[in-house]
Amino acid sequence: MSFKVQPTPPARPNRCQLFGPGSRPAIFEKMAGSDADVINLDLEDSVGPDDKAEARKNIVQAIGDVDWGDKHLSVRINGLDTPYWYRDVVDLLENAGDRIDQIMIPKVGNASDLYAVDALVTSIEAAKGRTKPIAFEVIIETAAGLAHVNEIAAASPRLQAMSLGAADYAASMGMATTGIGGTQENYYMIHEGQKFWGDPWHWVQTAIVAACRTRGILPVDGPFGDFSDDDGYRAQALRSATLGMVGKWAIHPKQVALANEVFTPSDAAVTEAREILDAMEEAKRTGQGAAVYKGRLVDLASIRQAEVIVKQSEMIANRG
Ligand SMILES: CC(C)(COP(=O)(O)OP(=O)(O)OC[C@H]1O[C@@H](n2cnc3c(N)ncnc32)[C@H](O)[C@@H]1OP(=O)(O)O)[C@@H](O)C(=O)NCCC(=O)NCCSC(=O)C[C@H](O)C(=O)O
Ligand SMILES: [Mg+2]
Repeated sequence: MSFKVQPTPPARPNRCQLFGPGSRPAIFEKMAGSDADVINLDLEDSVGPDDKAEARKNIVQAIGDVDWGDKHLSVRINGLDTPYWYRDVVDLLENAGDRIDQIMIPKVGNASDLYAVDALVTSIEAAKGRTKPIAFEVIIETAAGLAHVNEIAAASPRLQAMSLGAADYAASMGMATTGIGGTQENYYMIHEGQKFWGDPWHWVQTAIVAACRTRGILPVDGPFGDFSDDDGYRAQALRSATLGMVGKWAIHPKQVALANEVFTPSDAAVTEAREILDAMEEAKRTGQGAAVYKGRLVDLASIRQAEVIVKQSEMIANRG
């Protein structure tokens, strides 16, 4: 226990982040019309080297031209190990209108990476008189990112969200897989001749959640590559939600509804949470610190658990 109160993350829904390549402007309106809470226009890995300049122009134009409604509008820049990232930031912040909310920084390896981008962003904001501060989201997707996840979470007051990038993470860790998230066929144990699959993403996800919760940042699960596998996506998202993540990426529009379904507390869950709060209210009235709800113990910690669900559902409802 610490005497420091755990900070609350930004009060905005982040159930689904829909990605689309900056080199494919024909889908921007469709992204804007989707049910995703966050839009990630991409300048990084879904855009080939020869298309980077054109993709920047497309995105700058679309930030002003497209009606993004109340979506959190984010642009993923290129990694700091490339010759592209500074130009991404400069072109975006010198030329795009105020509608842009966030820059997503991939392959972050330590706190200095954020310091570098923060310095550039701060300088351009001042030079151009931009009054709306740009938020950051980072992707933990390298061995260094995992090793330094806590210092990264503390590195910039701009940081609002942190995602797991399962594909680059697997590559950086030398994992023997080409799958992007989900069950890994060879990650199993055998008991009495039967296979039991483990979850190779569990450790890094838990590290991300802990770093984020300590600093008041939104922890988000990244891509699930096989967009023909709805059950696989749902299973991965349910595990992420159970661990404390607030949302997941969609790399195809059909994944948006799946993410929203999993990361929106169900009516049954909200009803149960409210009943637990009522049971504890009653317990307090009679001087008890604990109560029995449907045959199980509930206590002061149960209040905090139930409040997570009720607050999440109220925040989503208030968004309209
Ligand atoms: C994956 C795709 C290339 C598929 O595109 P497409 O072949 O056009 O799919 P469909 O024909 O099934 O499309 C059906 C309709 O939906 C529209 N569409 C397609 N994609 C999108 C989208 N992203 N947003 C909105 N609408 C979309 C099509 O135009 C069709 O519309 P209509 O004709 O009117 O019916 C494509 O989905 C795509 O490019 N996805 C995003 C890829 C991406 O951004 N990848 C980067 C993120 S993942 C990553 O980087 C890894 C991570 O960093 C890590 O390390 O883990
Ligand atoms: Mg990646």
